[in-house]
Amino acid sequence: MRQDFTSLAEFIEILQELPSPRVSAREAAAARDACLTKPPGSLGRLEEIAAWYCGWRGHERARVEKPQVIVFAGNHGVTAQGVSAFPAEVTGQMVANFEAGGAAINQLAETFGAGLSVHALGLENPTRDFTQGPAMSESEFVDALMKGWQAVDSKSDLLVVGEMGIGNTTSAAAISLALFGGEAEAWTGAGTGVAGEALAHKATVVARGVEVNKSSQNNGLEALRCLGGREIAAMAGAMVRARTLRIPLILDGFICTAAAACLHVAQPGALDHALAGHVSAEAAHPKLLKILNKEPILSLGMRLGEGSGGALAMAVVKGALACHSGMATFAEAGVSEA
Ligand SMILES: Cc1cc2ncn([C@H]3O[C@H](COP(=O)(O)O)[C@@H](O)[C@H]3O)c2cc1C
Ligand SMILES: O=C(O)c1cccnc1
Repeated sequence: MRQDFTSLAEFIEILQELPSPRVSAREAAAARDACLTKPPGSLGRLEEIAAWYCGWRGHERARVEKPQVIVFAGNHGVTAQGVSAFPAEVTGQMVANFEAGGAAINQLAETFGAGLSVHALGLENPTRDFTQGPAMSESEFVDALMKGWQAVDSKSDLLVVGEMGIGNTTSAAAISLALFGGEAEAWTGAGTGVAGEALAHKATVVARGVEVNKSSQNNGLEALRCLGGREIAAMAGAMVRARTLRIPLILDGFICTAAAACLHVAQPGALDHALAGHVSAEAAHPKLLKILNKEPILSLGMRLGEGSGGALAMAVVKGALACHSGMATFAEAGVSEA
């Protein structure tokens, strides 16, 4: 299996050779669960999450000890079309806020003991407005994938990738339309708070982007290149790197899931190492999760991004593994079985 890539062709090769979980570790974890001091099934989905995690880590009694959150930021040429409630300079301003520790994701990463790194990807050089042509050239696209790939700490044992990029719910909607069809309106949501006529206009921009970039239709990596942004491509690069390292991944909201959807279309099963952290309030997120066959862990009406919903779900996964690996068995505790 390749451990690095320098071209799109090599990235595709990696996608075609993704590792699988260790079935023996997953089965041993399920067998251990059956001996723990609780009524069978009483930890609900935590039991399933623990066995899944143990399978990916290759250890029947794994724990989450070094979670990582990575936030990627990028600017979008499509903001020229007036698709966000906020101006494009907010992307860079929020990067400064992340660096100063003042954003929501700073608080959540700290609360749940995750390392946080922030990668601003050429903010002074926005992607091309995708209603005029592809957002990125192939070399820009490969560069962004690589930035994501390189940002993953090989020593981490749980990953959340998040994003900051004014205009990126328009990108995520266009990617979804290109990959899964239907009406642009059904994939287009409020983002930072677009409503009424502005929302209808946003949907026409989404439709035009897909019309102009015909090669993106039903093509995961072309959709990511033509309609994505640097931060969306970097999230995808990080997701694939995590898979090659057998690091379980938690998806965040609509934009993060759109990045995942590109990989899913490019290589079915590419997201087997991922759980959906939450379902966001962005209108089309539930539909995208259904297509990926991912049941969200949390549903809190959040619509922030930054990896925030994923970071909250980290606490659930950590809790699942703390119970699984820390609990006594009936025999150890001298508790009578049913
Ligand atoms: C202050 C602020 C902080 C944010 N943190 C995440 N987003 C979120 O909103 C943006 C997407 O929405 P749209 O497509 O409508 O521009 C992304 O940057 C996303 O991460 C933010 C947005 C704002 C304004
Ligand atoms: O679903 C998300 O992550 C989201 C929704 C709106 C704005 N930013 C992010």
